[in-house]
Amino acid sequence: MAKINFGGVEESVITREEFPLSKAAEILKDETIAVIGYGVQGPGQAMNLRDNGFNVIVGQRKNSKTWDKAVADGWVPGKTLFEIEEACEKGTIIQYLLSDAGQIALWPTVKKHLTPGKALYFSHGFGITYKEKTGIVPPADVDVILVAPKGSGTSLRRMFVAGRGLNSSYAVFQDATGKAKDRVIALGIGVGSGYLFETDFKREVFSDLTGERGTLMGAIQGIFAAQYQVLREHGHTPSEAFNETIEELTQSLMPLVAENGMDWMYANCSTTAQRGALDWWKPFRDATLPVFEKLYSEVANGNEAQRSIDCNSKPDYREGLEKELKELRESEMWQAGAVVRQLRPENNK
Ligand SMILES: NC(=O)c1ccc[n+]([C@@H]2O[C@H](COP(=O)([O-])OP(=O)(O)OC[C@H]3O[C@@H](n4cnc5c(N)ncnc54)[C@H](O)[C@@H]3O)[C@@H](O)[C@H]2O)c1
Ligand SMILES: CC(C)(O)[C@@H](O)C(=O)O
Ligand SMILES: [Mg+2]
Ligand SMILES: [Mg+2]
Repeated sequence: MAKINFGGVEESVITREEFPLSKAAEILKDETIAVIGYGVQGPGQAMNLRDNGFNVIVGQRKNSKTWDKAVADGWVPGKTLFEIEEACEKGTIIQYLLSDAGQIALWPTVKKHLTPGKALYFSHGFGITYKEKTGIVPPADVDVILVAPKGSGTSLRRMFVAGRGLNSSYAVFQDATGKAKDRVIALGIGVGSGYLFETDFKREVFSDLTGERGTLMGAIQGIFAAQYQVLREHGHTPSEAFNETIEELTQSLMPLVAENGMDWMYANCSTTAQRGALDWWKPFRDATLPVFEKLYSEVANGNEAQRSIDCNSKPDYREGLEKELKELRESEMWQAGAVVRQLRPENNK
């Protein structure tokens, strides 16, 4: 395990150099990895494991769109694709990749097949950390482990195919066999992680829920909407407002941040822009800090988990989500965005 200094704090990290795929293959050579659920993470992790040469099967509800998607992705009914219960029975490692609410509903089925020595794998600390709400309490004689890719399952797959790797965190909650750590790291490498950093189930779920509600998804849409509104109210056109709020960020500036950090992106803008950005980032930080504090406390006290369970356990939760996504899609800002995307020369041949 490499010790790496992150801005003055030393952390343990597993790299592909010290833990190559051949080592992962040796550790998992006698295992059957059952990936349960074929939504977003399921396909990414299952296909990466398969392409890396592991023995993988998929468990998914028959007569569902995602069953058909699994077939289209090359999983063969009766050979590598099964009903959820049958896959749980066959798997020695059960990768529990149903939605977090779906995991509650299917828990009695999965638990039945957690015989001694098996491993139960999550990609989120949710089910275990909020066990009073989820009822997910694994038997003592199985390993309970986590690999949480830090990004969408879609990116996990795309980056793997492109020869890159998304970073993941990993954790061991319960080591019943003495092999849990080897198993979890081997699986983390197997699903295509670029490198793995250590966490525990609680820290994973608290940081993940905060991140996706905050800068990764919730806060960013909020700040986009606020700036777009101000520009529009002051007479700017939709194309100008969209370009100045989002298109320039995703197409020009964020790739520079990803490549070499914020100061480097700033350094590649005008001194006028640098002066303004250096003056204004602190007021934005100060304005949003109380919202982030409130968000973290709602995550830590379990309210966010409860809300997610309540909403996503409804039989018509998909329809409700689709309605809210449609509202976003049909807002003037994102309608302008659709037109701007079409005008990118690469989309407009
Ligand atoms: N989406 C991501 O990219 C991502 C990233 C990191 C971690 N995670 C975690 O990975 C896990 C899986 O997330 P996801 O986004 O891939 O899930 P998802 O919402 O796409 O759902 C996965 C599957 O669960 C099935 N499902 C839902 N409820 C069910 C029920 N009651 N019975 C049977 N099947 C049911 C769906 O049909 C789908 O095939 C979660 O713990 C999530 O927090 C997801
Ligand atoms: C992709 C994310 C946002 O990182 C993940 O946490 C999720 O829940 O989908
Ligand atoms: Mg998440
Ligand atoms: Mg996440």
